Amino acid sequence: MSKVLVSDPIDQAGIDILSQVATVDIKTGLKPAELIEIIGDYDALMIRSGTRVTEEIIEAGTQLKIIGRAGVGVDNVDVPAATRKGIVVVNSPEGNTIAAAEHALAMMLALSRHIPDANVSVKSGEWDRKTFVGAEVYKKTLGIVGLGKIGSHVASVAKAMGMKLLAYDPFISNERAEQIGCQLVELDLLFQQADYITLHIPKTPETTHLINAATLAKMKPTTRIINCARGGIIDEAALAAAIKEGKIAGAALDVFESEPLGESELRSLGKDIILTPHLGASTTEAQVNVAIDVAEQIRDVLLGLPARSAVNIPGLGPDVLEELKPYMQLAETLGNLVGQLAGGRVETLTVRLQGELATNKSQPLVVASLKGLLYQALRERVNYVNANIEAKERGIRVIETRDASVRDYAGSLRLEATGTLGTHSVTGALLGEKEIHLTDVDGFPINVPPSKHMLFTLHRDMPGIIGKLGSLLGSFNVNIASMQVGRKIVRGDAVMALSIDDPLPDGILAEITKVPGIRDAYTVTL
Ligand SMILES: NC(=O)c1ccc[n+]([C@@H]2O[C@H](COP(=O)([O-])OP(=O)(O)OC[C@H]3O[C@@H](n4cnc5c(N)ncnc54)[C@H](O)[C@@H]3O)[C@@H](O)[C@H]2O)c1
Ligand SMILES: O=C(O)[C@H](O)COP(=O)(O)O
Repeated sequence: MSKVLVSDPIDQAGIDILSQVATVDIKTGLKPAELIEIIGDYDALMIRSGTRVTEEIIEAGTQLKIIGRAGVGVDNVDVPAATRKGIVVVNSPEGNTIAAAEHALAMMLALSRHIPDANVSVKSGEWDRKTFVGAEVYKKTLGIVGLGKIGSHVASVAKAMGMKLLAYDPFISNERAEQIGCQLVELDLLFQQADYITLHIPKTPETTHLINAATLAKMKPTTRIINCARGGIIDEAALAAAIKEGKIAGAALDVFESEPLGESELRSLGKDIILTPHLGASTTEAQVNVAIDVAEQIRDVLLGLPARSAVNIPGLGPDVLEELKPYMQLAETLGNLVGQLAGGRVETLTVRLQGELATNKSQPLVVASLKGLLYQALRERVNYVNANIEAKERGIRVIETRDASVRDYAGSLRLEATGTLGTHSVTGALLGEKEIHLTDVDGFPINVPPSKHMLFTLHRDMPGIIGKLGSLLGSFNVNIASMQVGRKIVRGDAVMALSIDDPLPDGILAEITKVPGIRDAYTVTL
C-alpha cells in the first residue's frame, strides 16, 4: 500500500479520502532535518503553507510521486525541483477563494472601526467611546491590486457596500474589469486615489516590495492597506515607518515577510494596525474544500490517474504528451515571448498550427501557448489544466487556425497577440535535435534559438545601425551573446534579435529608440 505523509493540519475529510488508498501518517511541526530523514519512505506529501518543501527535501523524497498543497500558494514548494524529479505538484486553486476574500473584507472593516482594540479595551473593564471613533467605507475608494479570483470577489462585496472600485491588474482586460464593476487604472493613480488598498496578487520578483517607501509616499494620509495575499509584497520596515509618521492611516496584515512573525515593529503600532497569523484560508468550509480537492488528486495520482489541478505536469495522456512534448515547450516559449512583446493586457491570441501540426492532435499546443502567454501573470500557478479558464476569465479571445500548406519546416507554430503595446507575431519551429528556433518575428524572417534575456528592435535597414546599438549597449555594460537581423527587402524595415547575458537595465529602452533609424525596441525575459 502507498504511504502518504501529512505534515500540516489538514481537515479529516481529506485524511478519510487518502486512507482509502494509502497508509496515512500525520506528523505536523517537523523540523526540516526531521522531514528529510523520513520523507524517503513516502509516495505522497500533503501540506499547507507551514511546510517548506525545499530542493533538499525533494531530493530526499526518493519515492515521492506527488506533493499536494491544500491551498492556493505553492511558493513554499520548489516546483522546478519537483518537476525535474518528475513529481507532480497539485493545489486547490479555488477551495479557499471565498475565505480569503472575506478575511480581507473583515480586516478592512475591523481596521476602519478599531474593532480588535475596542474589544480588548472593553474586556479589560474600560468603557472608552472616544478613542475608537472610526471611518466609514461607504463612498470611499477601494484600490484592488490583482483582480483574480479573490480580488474579484472582494470587488463584488465592496461594490455592494457602496465603495468606488479602482483596480490594477496588467493581465486583465478592460471588459472583464468593467463586468466586475472596477475601473482599471495605472498603479500610481490607484496609490494616489485609494482610501483603502487591498492586495490580491502572487508574490513574484515584480511584486516583491511593491509597497515600499516610495510607493507609500504617493498615498493619502488617510489610506489604509490590507494584505491577505503574501508576505514580502509589502516592505514591512517602510510600512511601519509610514504609519508611525502619519503618512498613511493604517494597515491590516494577514501575511508576513517571515512566518511565524518574529520580533517586529509592526506589533507596536497600536490601533492603526491589525495583525492576524495567516488566517485567510482558515474557515471550516475552506479547509474542507481544499482538503477534499487535494486528497482526491493525491488518491488519483497514486492510482495512476491524471490530476486535475497539476501545477507542473500537463493533464494529458502519456502517449500524446510524449509525441507533442518538444512542441509543447515551443508553444510555451512563443506564448511567453509574444505576450511580452504585445504588452501585458492581451486581448486576442491567434494560434496558427502550420505544416504537420495542422491536425486535431495538436490542439494541446493551443493550451500550451496560453500557458506561456499567462506565465508572466500567474507564474507556476498557470498549468495545462487551468490555462483555458484563466484566459477566459481575463477576457482573452483565442483564435485557432490551421494551415497545412506551410512547408518551410515540417511543422511550425505562429502566434499573434494584440495587447497594450500593439499587435505582434512570432513563429517558431524545431530544428536539428528538436531545438527550438524563432523563425519569424513580426513577419521578418530570422533564425535564432530563444535565450533567457532578449532584445528586439524594429529599425530601418541602413549602414551603421548595428554598430551604434552595440556601442550603446556596451556603454551600459550589456554583453551581447548573439545578434541577428531579419529583413524582407534591402534598406527597408528590419528586425534585430539580440540575446543578451543579463536583463536590460532600466531606462535603456528609451535610449535605444533615440538611435536614428530605430523605431521600436522590446526586451523580454523567458
Ligand atoms: N491569506 C491567505 O490565507 C490566502 C488564501 C488564499 C490565497 N492567498 C493568496 O492570495 C493571492 C491571490 O490569490 P487568487 O486565488 O486570487 O489568485 P489569482 O491567480 O486568481 O489572481 C491573482 C491576480 O494577480 C494578477 N497579477 C499578477 N501579477 C501582477 C502584478 N504584478 N500586478 C498586478 N496584478 C498582478 C493576475 O493577473 C491575477 O489576476 C495569492 O498570493 C494567494 O497565494 C492568500
Ligand atoms: O495560499 C493559500 O492557500 C493560503 O495562503 C492559505 O495558506 P494555509 O493553507 O497555510 O492556510
